[in-house]
Amino acid sequence: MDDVFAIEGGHVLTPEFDVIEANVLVDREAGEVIEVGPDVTAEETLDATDSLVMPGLVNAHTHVAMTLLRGYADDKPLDAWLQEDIWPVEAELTPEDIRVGTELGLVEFIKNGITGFADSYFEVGEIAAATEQSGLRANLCHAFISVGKDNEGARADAQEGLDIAREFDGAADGRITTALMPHSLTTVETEYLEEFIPQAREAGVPLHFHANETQNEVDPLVDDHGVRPLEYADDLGMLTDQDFLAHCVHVDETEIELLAETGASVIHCPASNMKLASGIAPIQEMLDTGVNVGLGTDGAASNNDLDLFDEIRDAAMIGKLARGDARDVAAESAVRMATEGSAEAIGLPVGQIEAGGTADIAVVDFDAPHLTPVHDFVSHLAYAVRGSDVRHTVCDGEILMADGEVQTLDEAAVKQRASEAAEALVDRAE
Ligand SMILES: CSC[C@H]1O[C@@H](n2cnc3c(O)ncnc32)[C@H](O)[C@@H]1O
Ligand SMILES: [Zn+2]
Repeated sequence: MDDVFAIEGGHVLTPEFDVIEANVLVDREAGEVIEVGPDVTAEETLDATDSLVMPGLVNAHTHVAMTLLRGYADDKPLDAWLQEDIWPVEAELTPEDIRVGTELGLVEFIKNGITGFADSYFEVGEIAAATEQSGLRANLCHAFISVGKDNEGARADAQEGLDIAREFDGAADGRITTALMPHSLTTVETEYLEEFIPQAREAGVPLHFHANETQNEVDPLVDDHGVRPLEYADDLGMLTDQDFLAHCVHVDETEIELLAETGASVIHCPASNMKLASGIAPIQEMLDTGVNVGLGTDGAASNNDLDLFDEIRDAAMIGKLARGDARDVAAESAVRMATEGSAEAIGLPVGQIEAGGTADIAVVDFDAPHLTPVHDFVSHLAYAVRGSDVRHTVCDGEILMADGEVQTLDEAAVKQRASEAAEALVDRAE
């Protein structure tokens, strides 16, 4: 196998968001783009005729193994959905279920041009092993909860989160990094945050947590602590430029300013927020105030797919509805959120195609009726492209999908095993 290959014959989305006719020369070993230019070539090529070569998308908040619960419980608000359906069935999950559910989600990511993701779930060893095999890049963590547990159980769960963050950081040749995840500001009590956040800081581990997702979560916290949730989080040292907060739907002006001041990122999950009727996040206000915003699908049980192009479109659409202003969350902003915004949020060194940059790339085929004519490539990326338009996916210089064929996982076998595991799981839970 050659050390280099060229993605040839297409257009390239530059860091400035210009679209140029160029080839991209990739160094497999270094996992880097060597050169972007009209004449660069190599013996081995990936054809990009009629296609746009763009940075791989980064899904900055997901629970990838929840593919097994896709379509299991719909049409309920967050609390009822979790308590009546999701948590009871998750109690029956085995490590093997999590492995196969993760593999299914990773196949879906690769097919949709996603090259990096941030995951929070359980059995992180299984998720890390599947991630290593897939060739993708990820930030992983074990989510811990204290409510409903005795002190010993709560501390053990949080300790597991910290141990896992230490164990898997740098795994898969550095493609895996880690975070500490207190599930949310209401499902982990103050004493455990006070004990474990400083330990994460000492270990240099960033925080990833659900925040201000529903009004039902915000109200009791304000009642109990007398401050807004993100002020409470800041008092506990939970907002730094390493940290990323999923959802942030119900945030006020003070909280948006706090996010901008501390440099903590927000991961916007518009499909999940709509499906669970959680609310509309004030994304344009965040962008205007200088908050870094990334995009996430959340789990497949609240989406119900893992196509980040849907999130780009949803973010742009609902962003306009939020203030009744069609200029808000414009196409370029939404695409930047799914690439460099997400990458910055979760600490991945990706998000732009340039010489010397990481070779995390999606090649999108524009030769389709729903993408004709092409007045503006970026407009199509935001409003018309679907994940199924992705033709090739490259991560860290490795070709993970060529002409729609996933190279690192066996798609047919993964689908079969996942269907069987999901059926057995639901039988056990009922
Ligand atoms: C953080 S993984 C652990 C836990 O979180 C649950 N979960 C899935 N989606 C959401 C969401 O939108 N808000 C809060 N919690 C969520 C998941 O089912 C796991 O139990
Ligand atoms: Zn979530």
